[in-house]
Amino acid sequence: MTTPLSHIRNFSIIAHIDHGKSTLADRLIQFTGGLTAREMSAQVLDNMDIEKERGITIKAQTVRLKYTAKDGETYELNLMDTPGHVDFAYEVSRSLAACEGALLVVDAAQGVEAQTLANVYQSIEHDHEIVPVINKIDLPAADVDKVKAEIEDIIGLPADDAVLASAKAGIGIEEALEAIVTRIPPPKGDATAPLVAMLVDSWYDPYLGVVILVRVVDGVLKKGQQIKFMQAGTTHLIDRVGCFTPKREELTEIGAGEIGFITAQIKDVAQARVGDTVTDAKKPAAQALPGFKEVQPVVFCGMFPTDANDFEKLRESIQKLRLNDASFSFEMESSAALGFGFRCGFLGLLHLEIIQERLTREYDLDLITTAPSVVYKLKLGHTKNEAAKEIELHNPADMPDPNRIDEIQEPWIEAVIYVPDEYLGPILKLCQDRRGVQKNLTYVGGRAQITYELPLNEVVFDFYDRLKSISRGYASFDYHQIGHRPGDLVKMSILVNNEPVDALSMIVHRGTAETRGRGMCERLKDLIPRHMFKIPIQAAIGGKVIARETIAALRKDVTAKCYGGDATRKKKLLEKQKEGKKRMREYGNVNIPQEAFIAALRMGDDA
Ligand SMILES: Nc1nc2c(ncn2[C@@H]2O[C@H](COP(=O)(O)OP(=O)(O)OP(=O)(O)O)[C@@H](O)[C@H]2O)c(=O)[nH]1
Repeated sequence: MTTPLSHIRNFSIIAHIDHGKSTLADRLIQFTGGLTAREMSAQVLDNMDIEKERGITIKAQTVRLKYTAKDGETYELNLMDTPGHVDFAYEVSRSLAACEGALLVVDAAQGVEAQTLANVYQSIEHDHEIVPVINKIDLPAADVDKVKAEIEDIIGLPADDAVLASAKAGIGIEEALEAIVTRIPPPKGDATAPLVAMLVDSWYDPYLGVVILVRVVDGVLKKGQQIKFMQAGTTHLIDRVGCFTPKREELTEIGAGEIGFITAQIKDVAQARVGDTVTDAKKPAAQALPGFKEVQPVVFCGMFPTDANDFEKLRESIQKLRLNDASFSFEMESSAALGFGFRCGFLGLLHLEIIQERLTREYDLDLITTAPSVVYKLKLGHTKNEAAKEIELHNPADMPDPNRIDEIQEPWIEAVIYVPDEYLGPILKLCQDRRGVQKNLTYVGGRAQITYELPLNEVVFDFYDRLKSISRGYASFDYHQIGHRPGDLVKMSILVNNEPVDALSMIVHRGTAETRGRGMCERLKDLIPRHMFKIPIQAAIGGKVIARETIAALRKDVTAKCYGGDATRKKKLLEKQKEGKKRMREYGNVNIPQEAFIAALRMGDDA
C-alpha cells in the first residue's frame, strides 16, 4: 500500500555551506525514529569520507521519515539532501524539482549569504513553499531579529513565523516537523495515469549495481515492471523498489507523489542520467517531463601516473569512480613528457580536486595532474588540404598553428557575489583584474550584491579562494555559464631548462600574459627544488620569451667551465652527475614535483 497524496510531504533543505543543513537533517531523522542514537554516526547524510572531512555534501540522498503530527495523523516525509557547492548546481536543481517545499536554513550568526539566495531563487522558481529555519540560535553571536529582517528584506519572505532552532542542541526540531506538515503542500499527481517519474539521482552500489532515485509524478512503479528512460531511449526490468529510512528498505511499489529508489540491473550510471523521465515501457506517457539537461564538464586536465607502470591501475580506478559519477568524463591521452594517462573533464575545480583526492587516497595512486583548462572554441581558416572549420580545444597542448586560427572564443559566466560593505573595494578590484564586466551593484542592509560577467578561465583556478581570503570568509559567490565570447587569447608555454613543459602550457589573455607569465615563473622557482645545475624557467608566447627566472645550482655547477664548449660534452658531465640517482619524472633533466602543476596556477596576490 502506498501512502495517499494528502499524507505525503516532499521537501529539501536549502542552506549556504556550513549553516547546518546536514546537522538539522540528522536531527529530523533522529526525532522521527529513523535511527537509534547508537546507529547515528556523526552525520548520516554525508556518507562519503571526503564529504565528512571537507564538510560538504556531494551526492544528494533522500530519506523517508514517518512522523505522527500533533493532529494525530501519520505522515510520510521525504527529505532530500542537496549539495551546497556551485560545482553541483544541476543536482540541486533536480532535487528541488522533486519537492513541493523547502526548509531554508539560515545561520543565526552569519545571516543570509549568496548561496542561500541562489538556492532560494531556484526553490521559488519551482513554486516551493519555503519555511525559514533560523539555526544555531545557541551561538553567542546569534542575532535572530537581524536575520529575520534579512530574510524579509533580502529574500522577500515573511519571517515572523520562522522556526528558531539549534540543530546542534536539538532545539526546535519538532517545530520544524510541524511546519513541514502544516505549511508545505502535499504533492499533486494521478495514481491511475500512465507512469511518469523523474530520475533525480543515480549512483553505483557494489552490491546492487546502479541505484536510481526517482520521484513518481503519476502512476505507480512496481517490482517486475518494464520501464523506459525517455531521453536515453533504453528499457529495463525493475528488480527492486524501495526507500531509505535511512536504512535501505525494500517495498513492492512506489506510488504517485512518492520518492524512492529502483534497481534494474544497470551497470553504468551514464545510462541513468539525472533529469531523465522514467515511464512504463508498454504503456508509455505521452510526454517526458520538462527540463532535462545534459551536464557538461567545464574544466579539463590531464592525469598521469607518476610511475608509468601504474597506468592500468589508474585506468581501473578512473573507471570505478566514473561508475558513480556520470558528470566526470575521461579519455586516454599520451604526452611526450608524461607518457600515458587520461584527459579528464569536471564540473569545476572542486570536483577536480575531489576526484584527484579520491584517486590518491582511496586507490593509492601517485598522480601528476596537468594545468586545468576550460574549453575554448576555435575558428580555423582553410588550408590547402582542409576546409575552414570550428573545433573545441580541451587541452592547450593541442593548440593548432596560430596562423590558422581566425578566432578563439572562451566561456563566460555571470557571477553574483554577496559581500559586506567593508570588503567591497578589494572585491571589485579582484573582479576587475580578472577581466570582469560589472553588470549590477546594489546594497541591502550593509551588504553589497554585485553581478559581474567574467571569463570562466579567470575564475576556475583560485577565484573562490581569493574571494574568501580577501573578505575573511564573508563574501559568497554563485555563478552560471552564459556562453562563449571571442577574446584576444594566446598560448603561453613554460620552458624549464629550455624544454617546453606541455603540462604547464596554458591559454591566457594577451593583456595579462606578462603578469601571469611572471607569476608562474616566480612560483615555479619556489616549487622546483634546486638541482646540480642552474635552471632557467621561462614563459614564452610563440618564440618570444616574456618572463624569466633562474633557479641557482645546488652546488658547484660542473658545466660552468664548459661555456663555449659543445653541447654533448655538457650533457656527458651532467649524465655523470646523475649516475646512481633514482629515476625521476624529468623534463630536460629537471624533476618537477607533482604539486607544482596546480600550485603554479594559483595566481596569488599578484593577479
Ligand atoms: N553552534 C551550532 N553549531 C551548529 C548548529 N548546527 C550545525 N552546527 C555546526 O555547523 C557546522 C556545519 O554544519 P553542517 O550541518 O555540516 O552544515 P551543512 O549546511 O550541511 O554544510 P554543507 O553540507 O557543506 O552544505 C558543523 O560544524 C556543525 O556542527 C547549531 O545549531 N549550533
